[in-house]
Amino acid sequence: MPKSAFVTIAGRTNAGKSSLLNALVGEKIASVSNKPQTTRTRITGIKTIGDTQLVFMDTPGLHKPKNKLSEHMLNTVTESVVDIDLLLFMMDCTRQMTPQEEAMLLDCKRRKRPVIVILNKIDLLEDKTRLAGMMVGIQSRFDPASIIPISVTEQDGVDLVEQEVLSHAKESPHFFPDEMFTDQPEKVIAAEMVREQLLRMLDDEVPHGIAVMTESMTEREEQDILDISVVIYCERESHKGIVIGKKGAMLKRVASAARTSLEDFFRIKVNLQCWVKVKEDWRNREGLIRSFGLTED
Ligand SMILES: Nc1nc2c(ncn2[C@@H]2O[C@H](COP(=O)(O)OP(=O)(O)OP(=O)(O)O)[C@@H](O)[C@H]2O)c(=O)[nH]1
Repeated sequence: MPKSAFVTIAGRTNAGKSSLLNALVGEKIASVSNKPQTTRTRITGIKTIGDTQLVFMDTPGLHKPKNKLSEHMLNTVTESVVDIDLLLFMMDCTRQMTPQEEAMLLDCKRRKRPVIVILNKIDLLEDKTRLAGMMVGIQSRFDPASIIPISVTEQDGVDLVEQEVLSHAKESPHFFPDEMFTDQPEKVIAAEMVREQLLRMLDDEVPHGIAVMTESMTEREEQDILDISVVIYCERESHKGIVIGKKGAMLKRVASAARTSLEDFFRIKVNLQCWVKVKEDWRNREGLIRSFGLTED
């Protein structure tokens, strides 16, 4: 009998949610960077193991909303935990719990939603004996189904998360083809790979005001080359200059790193063109947020 489980991954920004999604699915479908709020929308990753299909939804990190885009991102999180089989609640074990984290865990307890608490980044914890105390505290306050300490970067404990999630699957038909690993359109994945490099290479303020859209994506017949053209939208003219860099140096670095990720992902040679444009203050303009595909619906 086929089984499936719908699993939402939520938690504070930068806890490692996208990293865990990629590790669980075994493909790099979600952007990872050390900047908060890397993930802006819900990203679905799918893994079928034997007769069981696991459908994971990565969500934007919990944070204080600062503009209209932030509000949409937090709505995405709230909507994602309404109708799920299981919540993977991702925490950074090196940081204090925030009031938003507490509120979400208490809400799940009150509604009797099954939650697995993941204590990530244990590789950074100097005194590992502290873990036991943390686990006892979380168990007694929030009563989750289980608590699993892991390190995604060291691939330590990710298999335990998978086993635990499998044990929550219920009899049900599969909702996606078994070989599918994401429902993200290829154009969105391509744009996200460029945005990921911008987040990694630029200083804090600039990349958060950036949106990337893929304009075209075509495979050259009989040449095994994928031509991808993306537009990078900045909030200000001065940011455009920073993105392009001296004599185009920054844009070249970004494009070159993004091309490598794209070639790994699509397993074909990629010709990537990046254009930079300005859309003043787009993060506060509903129409633009919508046209960039960053709303909840
Ligand atoms: N040391 C260490 N770093 C980690 C671990 N897991 C993730 N990271 C790093 O933490 C940073 C944030 O990871 P992401 O996966 O982007 O985190 P996120 O929770 O999806 O972040 P948002 O999209 O901002 O909500 C990246 O620099 C990761 O490389 C871990 O187990 N150990």
